[in-house]
Amino acid sequence: MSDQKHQRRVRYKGTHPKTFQEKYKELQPDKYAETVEKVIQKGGTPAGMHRPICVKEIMDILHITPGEIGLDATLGYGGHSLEMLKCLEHKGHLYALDVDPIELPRTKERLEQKGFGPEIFTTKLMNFRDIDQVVLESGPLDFLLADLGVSSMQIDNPERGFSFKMEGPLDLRLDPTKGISAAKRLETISQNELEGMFLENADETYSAEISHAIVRELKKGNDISTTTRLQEVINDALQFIPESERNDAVKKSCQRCFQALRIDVNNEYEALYDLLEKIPSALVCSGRAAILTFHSGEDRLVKKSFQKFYREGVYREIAPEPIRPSAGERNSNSRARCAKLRWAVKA
Ligand SMILES: C[S@@+](CC[C@H](N)C(=O)[O-])C[C@H]1O[C@@H](n2cnc3c(N)ncnc32)[C@H](O)[C@@H]1O
Repeated sequence: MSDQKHQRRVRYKGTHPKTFQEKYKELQPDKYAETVEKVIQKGGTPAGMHRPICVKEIMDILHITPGEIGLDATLGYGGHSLEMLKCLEHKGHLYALDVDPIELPRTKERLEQKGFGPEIFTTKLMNFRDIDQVVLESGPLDFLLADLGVSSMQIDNPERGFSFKMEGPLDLRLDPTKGISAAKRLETISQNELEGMFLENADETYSAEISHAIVRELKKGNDISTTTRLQEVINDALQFIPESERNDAVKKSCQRCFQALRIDVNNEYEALYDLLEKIPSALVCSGRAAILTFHSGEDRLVKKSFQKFYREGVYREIAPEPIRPSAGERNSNSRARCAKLRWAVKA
């Protein structure tokens, strides 16, 4: 008999990736194009990627011609930037902003490898509410896009804490080096204020029950510092819902409460308000702006601002109604389902 110990084979996880890190094929889109294509065909977004939404609609609105100067206020994975850069045909300049210090350098490098270096493309780690500072360098803009919210890379990375579906720290910051995490925010906020936050930022149906449950847990000395812990507390708070409806209700409440917290810790409404106020003076005459929103609170702000400046004669034309992604895009990309696109042209 051999004295060699029998070694159990390590289970191969590659074909059934379970965690973000294990999705190694999707994370290297250039090397594993076939895997990435399969995920897209099934209506998903490959890990580490973001599929740009309403690309054709946005390009039709922005109507970019070579030699123009423009701004992508929300670079993300760079899908929209790439299309804009193609329209410029290496003449003019595209500036792009993002507040995310983790993803921005990756996107910059990816676009540089595609042939868009500093002569045509400048990225800045900057909040779009400071667009006036960009214009000091770029000069007035011919076109501008803001594709609001979070990217798929941010949502899919459990360490960022954006999704209740994966265990991770309850952070939710677009820039984890600034401000306070969502977990810390929960520790500092009163029940009343939390209830208001859930209502105002996400129209949460059970804002009173959930905010009570969160504050009660914290007062008992039980921390709520991970995504799944917050999900548990929400689940416990909604035990009064009939069992047949509970799972669905908990999922929707989790989605809304995470959204509300994200908007809060990133001051998203304040940043959007500042951007909207500054767009008119950032554009040249006949300059075009397009804004893609993902929930009613954001869309309301954009609509009100565009209408106000239109009435004042600052904008020559604005979108009469929001544009929705085509049925085909909504079916093939679940993240496109609630998108609304509005545009304005400066007088
Ligand atoms: C929906 S993604 C953009 C996706 C991008 N259009 C693409 O094609 O990949 C939104 C991005 O905007 C960034 N962002 C959100 N709020 C911002 C702000 N106030 N200033 C700058 N960037 C912001 C997020 O970090 C995220 O990367």
